[in-house]
Amino acid sequence: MQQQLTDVRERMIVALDFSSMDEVKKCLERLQGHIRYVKVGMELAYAEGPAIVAYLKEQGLKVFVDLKVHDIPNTAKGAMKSLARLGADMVNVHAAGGTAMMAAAREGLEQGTAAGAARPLLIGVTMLTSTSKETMNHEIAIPGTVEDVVVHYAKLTKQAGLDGVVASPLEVPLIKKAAGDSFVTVTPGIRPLGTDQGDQTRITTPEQAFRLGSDYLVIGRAITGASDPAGVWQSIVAAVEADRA
Ligand SMILES: O=C(O)c1cc(=O)[nH]c(=O)n1[C@@H]1O[C@H](COP(=O)(O)O)[C@@H](O)[C@H]1O
Repeated sequence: MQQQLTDVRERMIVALDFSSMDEVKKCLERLQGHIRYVKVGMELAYAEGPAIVAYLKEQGLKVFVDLKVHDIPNTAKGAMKSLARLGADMVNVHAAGGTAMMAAAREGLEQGTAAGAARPLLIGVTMLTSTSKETMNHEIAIPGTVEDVVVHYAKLTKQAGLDGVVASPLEVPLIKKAAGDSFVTVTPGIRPLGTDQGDQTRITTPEQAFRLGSDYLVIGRAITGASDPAGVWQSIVAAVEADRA
């Protein structure tokens, strides 16, 4: 997907992996005027509850509520109905829950979305970006290559009527080939050059991720853990811009 630079900022989602509103406020102060889209994961959602989403929306930010729902279809449907009421822009489920669960999740999301409001994007998580081929084959007991499994999950996700998947940028070209260019790819595992890989295994730089066709990048610690988060943000935008020039 060909993107304008203005889009780049809208397509970089900062993961607010904090455990309190205070930490979130401090982080947002330092990134004010730069970021447009944030992610609320389990750590923050479990600590602060639904009010955190309302707060972030009041700040004019788009919000990805990342709770990775994975349950029986009826429960997933109910969870999505409740999530839709929070006013999130994007939510997700585990594709490994299967097509019945994913279709039920979509139904719940549609039922919970207020009349006239846009339904949040519903995204299926494929194979976590922290998972290596070795772990997938020998611990989780799924044979084959990570790429094949991710593409399989992407096809299931599309079949169930979802909008896209979470995967590593490394798999984006194969996902787009299998599911089409408009099928949304949300990609964590982003590591600007020189940053610590930590627990992620399938990583790329932000420039590589956009070059591979990622629609949204999810970036956490490289920005939020930096001594100058706004500086890192600006250097990422500049690197992407230079890469496209
Ligand atoms: O669904 C996600 O957002 C997600 C899926 C995945 O496969 N890998 C992954 O890292 N994430 C999330 O993306 C963020 C990545 O954070 P950093 O590794 O700090 O950049 C974290 O909030 C993860 O929960």
